[in-house]
Amino acid sequence: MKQDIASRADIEKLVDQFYSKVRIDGTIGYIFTDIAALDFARHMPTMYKFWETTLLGIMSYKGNPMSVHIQLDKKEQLKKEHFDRWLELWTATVDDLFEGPKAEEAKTRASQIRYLMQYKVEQSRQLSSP
Ligand code: HEM
Repeated sequence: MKQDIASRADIEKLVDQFYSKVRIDGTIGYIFTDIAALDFARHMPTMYKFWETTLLGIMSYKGNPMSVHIQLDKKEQLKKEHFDRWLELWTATVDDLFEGPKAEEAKTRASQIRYLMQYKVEQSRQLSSP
């Protein structure tokens, strides 16, 4: 029986496993490793905080993911296929590790944020095009 997401340790496990897939992924990996050239040691704590804030209500994340991805889109256009793949990897990772109401919430929240993000990115692209 799988357990539900209940602690910071669970969040770290989830995010670590998700990123181990993302980094080597054929569709989106290069955006993290080459375009953003992320220092993962610095990025991971931000992601732990984001998900602990979103799922566990521990308000440790302070940031604006929408503006971060709007900026990223200016370096490399974020397409529907990128968002699809991101969500596919997230959903698969959640299902691999956890089961329960919080696990369901992790998937639905990600999907909601994804659509909002895609909308904001596209809107900003249109507004800034000549
Ligand atoms: C096309 C799909 C996506 C790609 C390629 C992508 C890529 C990235 C990259 C490269 C960064 C680091 C930016 C930087 O610090 O320079 C980042 C940050 C982040 N991403 Fe995404 N992302 C995607 C979708 C999502 C979605 C759907 C969510 C949420 C459900 C999300 C949540 C975050 C958060 C919270 C950060 C940290 C923002 C901050 O620094 O405060 N991303 N993403």
